[in-house]
Amino acid sequence: MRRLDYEAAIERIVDFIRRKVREAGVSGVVIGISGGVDSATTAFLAVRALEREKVLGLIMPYYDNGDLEDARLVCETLGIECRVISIKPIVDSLVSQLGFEPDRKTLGNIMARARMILLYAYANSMNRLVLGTSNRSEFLTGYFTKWGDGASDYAPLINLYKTEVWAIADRLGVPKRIIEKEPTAGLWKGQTDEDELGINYKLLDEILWRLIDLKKSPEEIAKELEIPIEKVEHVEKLVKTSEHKRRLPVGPTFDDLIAGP
Ligand SMILES: Nc1ncnc2c1ncn2[C@@H]1O[C@H](COP(=O)(O)OP(=O)(O)OC[C@H]2O[C@@H]([n+]3cccc(C(=O)O)c3)[C@H](O)[C@@H]2O)[C@@H](O)[C@H]1O
Ligand SMILES: Nc1ncnc2c1ncn2[C@@H]1O[C@H](COP(=O)(O)OP(=O)(O)OP(=O)(O)O)[C@@H](O)[C@H]1O
Ligand SMILES: [Mg+2]
Repeated sequence: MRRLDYEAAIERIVDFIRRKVREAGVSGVVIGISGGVDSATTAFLAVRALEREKVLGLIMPYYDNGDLEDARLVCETLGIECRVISIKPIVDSLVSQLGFEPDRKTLGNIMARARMILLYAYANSMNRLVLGTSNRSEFLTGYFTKWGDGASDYAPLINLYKTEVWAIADRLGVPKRIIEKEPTAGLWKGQTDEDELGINYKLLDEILWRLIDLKKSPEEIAKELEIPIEKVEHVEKLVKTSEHKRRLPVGPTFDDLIAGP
């Protein structure tokens, strides 16, 4: 894996958050706190960059499980203000009006988008920015809900692979319990990132780094990592099919149809 200077990376992200808040002329940031490592790390970085009064955590459970406790632990460790808003009545009410029974992925995406609506309601009314929590592994594989958890004003971790987020979390003092938790989107019971992605993060990151950053061929990567080429092709497919999630919507252009003023 690439060798990153973690301390320097932390400083760069902290400077970035501080500068973006200053440039936007806002009074702080809002972050969705799930109890997972990505949102915890983002919150720890935000507190380093700003005064803790300028960081608001929104805990937005759908299910009643242990994640709520972990999310509270993040807020308490940092001493930031946290609000708990259940998205269950919001999501259930929305679903009751759909006119069909959504499958679990569709339902999960509704949850992610409901959280986005709440984060922006707070950002609007408090004159704050929404900090996203996406990392490079999720971003490149499209492992996020388009316009849901993928939507934010700035995403401090977007250029760090998941394995690098873990390393940084440890240096920042994120509670061990949260770092050691199995990554999950928490959209349905028993869901885990690695099951759904079909590969573990350590290998995924090794492949992505070679494929995207070093622009190596799948054959070269399979040989170097001593893995079946199908594994690399699987990752390559995830990247290709999610291209639409990494850009704003596009439409046809008309430059060649313009005869003159
Ligand atoms: N080629 C294309 N060009 C332009 N747009 C295209 C398209 N193909 C699909 N689309 C659009 O994209 C939609 C599908 O994208 P989307 O709605 O995002 O849905 P989708 O990618 O199917 O599902 C989201 C995935 O992200 C995972 N997730 C979600 C939230 C959080 C986390 C986490 O890590 O915490 C993970 C979730 O478990 C699931 O596997 C389609 O319904 C269509 O509207
Ligand atoms: N219950 C929740 N309350 C508030 N925000 C949430 C909740 N669930 C998800 N989110 C938001 O969606 C983001 C995406 O979830 P994701 O699972 O990728 O990150 P994570 O939970 O922080 O870390 P991990 O991937 O290790 O579980 C979270 O970081 C958080 O900002
Ligand atoms: Mg999670």
